[in-house]
Amino acid sequence: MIRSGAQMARRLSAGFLSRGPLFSAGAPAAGVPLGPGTVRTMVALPWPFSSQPRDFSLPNSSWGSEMMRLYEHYNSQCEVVTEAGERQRGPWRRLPSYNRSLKYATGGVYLSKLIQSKARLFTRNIRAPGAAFEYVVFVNKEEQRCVCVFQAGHLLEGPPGHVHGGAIATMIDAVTGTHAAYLSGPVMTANLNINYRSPIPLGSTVLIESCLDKNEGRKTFLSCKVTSTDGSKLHTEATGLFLSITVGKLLGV
Ligand SMILES: CCCCCCCCCC(=O)SCCNC(=O)CCNC(=O)[C@H](O)C(C)(C)COP(=O)(O)OP(=O)(O)OC[C@H]1O[C@@H](n2cnc3c(N)ncnc32)[C@H](O)[C@@H]1OP(=O)(O)O
Repeated sequence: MIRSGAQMARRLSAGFLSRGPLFSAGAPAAGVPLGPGTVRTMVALPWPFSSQPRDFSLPNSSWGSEMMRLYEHYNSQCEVVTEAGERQRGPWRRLPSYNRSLKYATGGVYLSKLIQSKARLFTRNIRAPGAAFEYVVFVNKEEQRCVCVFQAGHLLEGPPGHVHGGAIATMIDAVTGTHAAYLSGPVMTANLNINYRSPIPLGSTVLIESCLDKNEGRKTFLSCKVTSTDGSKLHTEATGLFLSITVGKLLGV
């Protein structure tokens, strides 16, 4: 059995750094090595009791035509077919998205003893499709760039008919935070600086792009733009500073 929070923190940290469990589109790990030669199964319970996380980054019936078009555009570049007919990984990668990332990162009933069992990722906690944050994030490792296709639902209203500034900030934090974690492992937002340039119509689909500006020791600096899908209108621009942390700090161990 897992004996201490520190042990769990080390495992989580390894998961982050390998970018396996958090960012893998495959099934969550079924076993966690506990020491030489021992593996304890954490989620390999017999059906129907096994936990099947829902990947919120996959299309659902609420996605409009523009959301679908852009999803297909980037998703089609996640895999390319060579002249010889072989399938190869393309320049983009879709990041799966769960409402309890840490739980699914280790597949753990054990982790829920350390983290509140009712906790849910803020942007994924409204289950009604299309009501709030519908989004999918793609990363381009070579270009150190990240793109999010975001459809803003009716529960995100701020000014009448338009998206709330806090919801926009939330999405900027989520996208740049995900990008920083992809590049640098476990991080926390230290600073976000946001300029709102033009309002985003409620229900519309926009692009959120995050680019790496620089890495300096524990600091990852990113910049971010929210634009209309054809790029002609700038809605929001931001910069973010993310600091690498140890997972032990998050868990207080
Ligand atoms: C897979 C799912 C992905 C979901 C993505 C969601 C992403 C969401 C991310 C978040 O929302 S995180 C939640 C919001 N952030 C916080 O609550 C963070 C609160 N602040 C802290 O916990 C600490 O201040 C922090 C970890 C950010 C830094 O504390 P540390 O003790 O690790 O660092 P320290 O204060 O020693 O500073 C280290 C360096 O960073 C600099 N620094 C720290 N905070 C800064 C700041 N705010 N602005 C500029 N520089 C800053 C600091 O000056 C120093 O520079 P030097 O090394 O050059 O001297």
